[in-house]
Order: sequence, then structure tokens, then C-alpha cells
Amino acid sequence: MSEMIHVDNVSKHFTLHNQGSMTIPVFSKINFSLSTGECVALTGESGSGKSTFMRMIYANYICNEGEITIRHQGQDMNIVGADPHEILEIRKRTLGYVSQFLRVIPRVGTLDIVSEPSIALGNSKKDAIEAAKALLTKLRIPERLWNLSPLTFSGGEQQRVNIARGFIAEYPIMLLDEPTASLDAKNRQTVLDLIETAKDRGSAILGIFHDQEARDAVCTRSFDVTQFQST
Ligand SMILES: Nc1ncnc2c1ncn2[C@@H]1O[C@H](COP(=O)(O)OP(=O)(O)OP(=O)(O)O)[C@@H](O)[C@H]1O
Repeated sequence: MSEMIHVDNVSKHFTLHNQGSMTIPVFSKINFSLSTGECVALTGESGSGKSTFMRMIYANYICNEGEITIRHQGQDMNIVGADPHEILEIRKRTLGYVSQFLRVIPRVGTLDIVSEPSIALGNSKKDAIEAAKALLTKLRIPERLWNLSPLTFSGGEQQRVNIARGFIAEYPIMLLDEPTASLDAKNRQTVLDLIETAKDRGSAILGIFHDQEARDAVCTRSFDVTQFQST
């Protein structure tokens, strides 16, 4: 196993500039490490900072202190303070993120949305579309929907499109925010199988799973963020 993410003494608070600069403390000096082939569940009660932690690793939120090192193309990169171009490159090749909600450009069809990360990696459009079709079939998205924008799809369909888009590029590191939240039993099992396959090929996975059974099925260990909560 080799280390893919190293979080070193990271602290985070939010400052609410439009509410008298009030400060909301979240973490103090959090330390964490994630290696290839692991699937780690972030745990802690609602509001303890699981999503915040994940967004800091994805560089959506800044850290107030500490370093987050990502293994990218054989090099250790500190994502805290990386320039936007480096962050985009890390996201393109190394760090996948499946959020709970689909955020897409209106009027772009589902096949194009799902195949886009694979094309960005340099695969041919034909191969990427074939891979997208295979994933959408596996995730039971009916073929009649493939050319439509997913914005009008049901919650569960949108989540599955998000998952297909997240898994197509076979990222070395994957961040999963409640990947099974609005799915029925069959689709939930399909997503768990995709996670198992990703683990087997050596992806390092960090997830938030409120679904305890899903967590027990795929996670190799848990990491409780409450232990680093600041007050
Ligand atoms: N953008 C933001 N601006 C201000 N405060 C925020 C922001 N995002 C999160 N917080 C605060 O940080 C704390 C942690 O929130 P976070 O969403 O990370 O928790 P969580 O453990 O993921 O919760 P849940 O399980 O309910 O999704 C909360 O007190 C929340 O209000």
C-alpha cells in the first residue's frame, strides 16, 4: 500500500463576513492518511465536519493551517496553496469527487456528461462514449434517457449519472459523498460493486456513508472527525 493523501495538522474555521465576522470553528490540527486499496468511512455526527473535511481535500475550501499532500503522477503535491491550474490538473488525473448532487450545464446530454472526464484524459470520443454506455447500462439508466439532459431526471437517476461520471475515469483517489443515499437495493449493490472494483485496482477511497450496511460492506476502516473538533 502506498500513501495517496496525507493530512498534516490541518485546522479549519469559517468566518461569516456578512454576519458580523462571526467565526465557526470546525477542526483543530487534524491528521489523516489514506493509502491505495483502502476505503475509509468518515464518521461523526451531523454537523461535525465530514463534508467540510472532504471539500478541503478537494480544495473547494481553504485550510486555515496545515498541509494536505496528494500523490499526483508520482509526485507529492501540497493542495493547500496550489495554484488553480495545478488543482484542475490534479482533479483531472488523480482526484475524483462524487458529490450528492448533480451539477451540470443545462442542455448537455447524459452521454456527453458521463464521457467528458474520460475524453479529458485523452481517450477517444468513441471509446469514452462506449465506456459511458456500459456504465449507464450497469447503473440501469434507460437508453431512451441517454441523449437527454439529466436535469429533469429523478433524484436517484441523477445520482446514478453522477456516479457514472465519477467512476468512468478510474481515478487513483476517489471522494464519495453519500454515494448510495437515494438508491434502491439493486442500484445500491451496483454502486458497492463499483467501489469494490475500484479498491481492487488500487484506488484510494474516502467516503461519507450514512447507510451503515453500505459502510460495513465496502469500508476497510472508519475515521471519526469528532476527535479533532474544535470548540
Ligand atoms: N460554507 C460554509 N460556511 C459557513 N459554515 C459552514 C459552511 N460549510 C459548513 N459549515 C459549518 O461547518 C460545520 C460542519 O459542517 P459539515 O457540513 O462539514 O458537517 P457534516 O458532518 O458533513 O454534516 P452532515 O452529516 O449533516 O452532512 C457546521 O457547523 C456547518 O454549519
